[in-house]
Amino acid sequence: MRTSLYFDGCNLRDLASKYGTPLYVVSKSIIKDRCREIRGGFLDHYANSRAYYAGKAFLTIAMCSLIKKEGLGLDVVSGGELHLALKANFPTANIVFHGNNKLRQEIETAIDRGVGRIVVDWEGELDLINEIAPSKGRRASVLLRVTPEVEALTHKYIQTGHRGSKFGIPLERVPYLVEKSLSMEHIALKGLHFHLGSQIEDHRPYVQAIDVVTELMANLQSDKSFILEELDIGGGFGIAAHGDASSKPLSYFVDPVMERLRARCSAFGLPLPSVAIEPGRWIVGEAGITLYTIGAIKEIAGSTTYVSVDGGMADNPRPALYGAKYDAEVVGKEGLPKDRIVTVAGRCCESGDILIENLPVPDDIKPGDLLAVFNTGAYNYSMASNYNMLPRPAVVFVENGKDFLAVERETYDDLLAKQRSICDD
Ligand SMILES: Cc1ncc(COP(=O)(O)O)c(C=O)c1O
Ligand SMILES: N[C@@H](CCCC[NH3+])C(=O)O
Repeated sequence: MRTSLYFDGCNLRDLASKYGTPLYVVSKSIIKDRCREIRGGFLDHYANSRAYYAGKAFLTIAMCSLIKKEGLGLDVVSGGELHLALKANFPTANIVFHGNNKLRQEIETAIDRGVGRIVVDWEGELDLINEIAPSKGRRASVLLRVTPEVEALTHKYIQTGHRGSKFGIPLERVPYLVEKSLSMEHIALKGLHFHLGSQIEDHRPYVQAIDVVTELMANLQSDKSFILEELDIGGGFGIAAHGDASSKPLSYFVDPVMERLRARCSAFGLPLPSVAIEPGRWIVGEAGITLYTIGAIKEIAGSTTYVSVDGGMADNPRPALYGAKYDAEVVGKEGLPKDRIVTVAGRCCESGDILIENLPVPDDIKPGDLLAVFNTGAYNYSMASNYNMLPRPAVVFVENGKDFLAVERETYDDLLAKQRSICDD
């Protein structure tokens, strides 16, 4: 499916002519394959398990509908994501609501609309939920997010499970908060949650976290008589960073976790909880390509050759933020020898707006060529900005040779839509 000219049966040159560039192209077939793998390898395999797609990776109304159709739940992290899910008629019972500082109004909407699980991140949130729930005539089902003190090997900015993380409840506070939750009339405490971070390529930190959490579960059972029904192990499953390396299957991540959980529960005499996962990037990362048109090509003798494209850090801030690596091909020239090493630069007014360093390209690369950057499905569109007043690109879904416009390209007027003049001139 991954050639530089065709993607999910669609000719990339045709897509660029039809929709312009930069353009996010998202393969429905890849997303469906990943969802199928989640159903076959996890949901159908482990009793009572649940899978929530982490919408922060890439969320549009079309994506939400696709996830619904594929039978997954949805992880939202803000009122905005929840609003989108509601607009897409996503079943609210299958939504899990996250956030380290949820706003009162967001919690009100979540409870009012019957969001399935609220993942509590701090004590004050419990009080707020317990106060709001009766006014909505509901009892809120919650999980407590625990910081398991496991440091996963990934970029520092996307680690979340280490001690000192801004996310989650420090381990030593969990027993107190469990007791408090159990005493609250309008709270139904279902279990615990942890999330170690993102783009984690090793399953061992997950297994380590299971050791920590099962010990906690054993203590909670003996000291607080709390029997945990659900354990949500978050997401973070990494994809191949770039190149032709293929990503690890879901089983690589979940099977060792499930095996360890079983062993530890049986050793501690604990009933096996139902387990939930929240993958984002693993579902959508490789399903996305960004198409750019090449413009300026600047060869600096003895230094660098810059190939500039018509997008950059505004549509993909990840290289600038995390030093993320991407791979790309000049569309239609994939068969040619790649004798030139170039740096792909964006067009933002920042020296750090570099998308790819040391990319081998064919010698005859020229302005007007199309560049396809691979694996941009996750955290590109969702993190895009209008820096330098650049309109966000369109998003096109493709499947078996058919294309569907999911998000229109922004116009210059869209960028001004909320602005007001405050002077007479
Ligand atoms: C609570 C939670 N769940 C799931 C995810 C999804 O992460 P990823 O896209 O790496 O799978 C995130 C993001 O890191 C998260 O914060
Ligand atoms: N935005 C990050 C992932 C963060 C995941 C959410 N906690 C990235 O692009 O890799």
